[in-house]
Amino acid sequence: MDTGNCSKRSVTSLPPGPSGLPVVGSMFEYEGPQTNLKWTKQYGPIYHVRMGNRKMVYLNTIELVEKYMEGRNGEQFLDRPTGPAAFAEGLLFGSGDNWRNNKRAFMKALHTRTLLEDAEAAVQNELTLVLKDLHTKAESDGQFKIGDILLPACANVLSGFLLGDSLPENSTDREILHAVVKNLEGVDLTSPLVQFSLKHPKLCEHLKKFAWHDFIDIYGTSRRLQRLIGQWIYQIRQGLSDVTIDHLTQQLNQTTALTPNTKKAAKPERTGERDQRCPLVKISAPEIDYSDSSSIQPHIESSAMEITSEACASTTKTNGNFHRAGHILQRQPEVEDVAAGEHRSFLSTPNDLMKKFVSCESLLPEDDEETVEAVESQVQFSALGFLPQDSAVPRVKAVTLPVLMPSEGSGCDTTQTEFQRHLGREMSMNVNHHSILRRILAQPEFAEAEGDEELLQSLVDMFFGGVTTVLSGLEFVLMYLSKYTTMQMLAQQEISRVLAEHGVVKITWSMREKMPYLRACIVEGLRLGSVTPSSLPHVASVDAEIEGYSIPKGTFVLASIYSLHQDQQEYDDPKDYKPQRHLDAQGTICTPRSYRPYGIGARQCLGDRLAEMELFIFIAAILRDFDITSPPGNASEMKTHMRVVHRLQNFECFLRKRKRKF
Ligand code: HEM
Repeated sequence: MDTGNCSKRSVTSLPPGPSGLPVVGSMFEYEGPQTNLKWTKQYGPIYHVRMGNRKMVYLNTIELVEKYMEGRNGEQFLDRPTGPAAFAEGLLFGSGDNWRNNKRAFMKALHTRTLLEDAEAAVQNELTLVLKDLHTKAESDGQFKIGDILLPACANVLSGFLLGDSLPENSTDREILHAVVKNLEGVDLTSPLVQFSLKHPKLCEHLKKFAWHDFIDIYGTSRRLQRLIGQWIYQIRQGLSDVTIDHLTQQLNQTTALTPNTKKAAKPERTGERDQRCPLVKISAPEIDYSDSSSIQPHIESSAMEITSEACASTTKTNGNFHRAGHILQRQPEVEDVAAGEHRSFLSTPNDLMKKFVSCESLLPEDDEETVEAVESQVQFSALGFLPQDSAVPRVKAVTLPVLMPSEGSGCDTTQTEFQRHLGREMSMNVNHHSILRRILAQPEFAEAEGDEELLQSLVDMFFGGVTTVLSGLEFVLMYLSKYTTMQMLAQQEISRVLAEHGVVKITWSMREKMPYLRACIVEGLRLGSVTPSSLPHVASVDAEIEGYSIPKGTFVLASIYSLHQDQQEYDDPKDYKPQRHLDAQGTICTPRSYRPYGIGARQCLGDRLAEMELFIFIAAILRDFDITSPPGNASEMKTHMRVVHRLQNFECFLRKRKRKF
């Protein structure tokens, strides 16, 4: 390995590098990731820079990075400096045992069979809203900043992923979260003034009066996020004690004898007479295998169709009202728009069906109280059978449960077990029983309230690390595709072909293997964009040595991801956008070992899989629905800046609705 002029020497001083100015060092010389390339040319693949009083050593080849930041050598460089506005060590900026405990607990919580499903549910939920907004923008025919729509969506995906369900639209929690990420987006961590304000928060409190508030809001942002997450934790901990799975099972066994028109009844009488139950329950198919989603699917579809007419026929009093409600349900735009084959994808999970009901509710005529009341009582009735009356769970969420509930006398003894096996997760998800956050809370590291500071900081870190990164990745990929329209067209053709093969319109994570070209476009966008141009700082926890240079304890050691991604030995014309370079002769995706957007070794990104899924599903769905263009100019002329992450400075685009050819 050629590591420049520095190998095989006796341990000497720090590696060479720019000498910088007194006090500030090279702070004002750094102009973004291309400065790393400039310094590499000048000083070799290992160089040393002083930023203020911090000594930073950059490793600029994959060989050096693998040798010193992974495996045994890497253990000397696992610590981090104190984080900006941190109130505990947490995940991003934790060191030593605290970080180890936090990371182990989070990894265990994320190591679940349903991780991908949970993540996908969160992404798909947000995608629906994103597309709605983008369609509106496309109709207005103007140029707009797509990041304004994608930023809150990225935050919502993360909250949905943690909570097991989206924060309701227009809810206060959602508003707070959006305000927090908007603030975060504006923070410029590279600014010396921000660095100063982080070091001297009290002093800056006074300087605030002189319009310094922009620089120091990161503390307030962090505190607001902390409070919001603290509430979620509180709610879940409360819920754990009074809503247990056993309790739900009991409720399941004692179904109520209410008629759909019993909304005003204070407490349901439990008679165990299943025949009198809500007609929705009767829509059943005991023969179906609940563990096999493909056999459930047609059942869900037919249930969805029958559901309203069955419900309508239930009582004479409310017959007309339900009938009208049924029409409204069936007239939902999604259902009407799609052809028969595509319908399947729309209702592919019980969760989809649930959403259908939720959106049905929002379509109910506000001025027709009787209809609204009839539908609500139906929905409420369905919920009452399964959830404790005082449950904080919104009633509409339980509405899917009866739909798949086999009826009495079906001859299927295992019905209930099967029901729970398949829908247990769905049901649990609604009360957050299996949400990732609930799993995190169940880890012994966080079981006691004393662990709450580390827990809270780690959760705050997920948002600090997992929102603007994904947003920036999305923007880079969309920017390149808007400039290279032939590549955009190739990706769109691939998407159309795969959807046509599946006979569906919905993009799912399971389709990724069949869309290697699109994935190559994403990989190439992340390579060139280098959202995090260097790893976060790894700190030497002992006096160490790298290729003959001494690295005193406390020195920051960073992998220059940007340099790895621009390595001329790995990539010909490294500055060019060439997705095909990541495809082998068989057209399969293959990335070189220097492709490391998510960092290195034990400190590697915790959210890489969620990020990959978000990028794939969001971009595929956007390209499915729209042609995207941006104002004239080369991709290389697009201005970027370093804030919390490396980001396009002002990416605006036009969308034109595509005609579906599948
Ligand atoms: C395109 C999107 C993303 C990119 C490019 C990215 C990149 C990175 C990088 C380079 C690191 C530092 C690795 C190192 O120091 O060696 C990191 C750490 C981290 N990321 Fe991400 N990330 C992304 C998305 C996410 C998401 C979605 C989450 C949350 C779900 C997340 C959570 C974290 C956390 C908690 C750490 C700290 C890990 C540790 O220090 O042990 N990231 N990420």
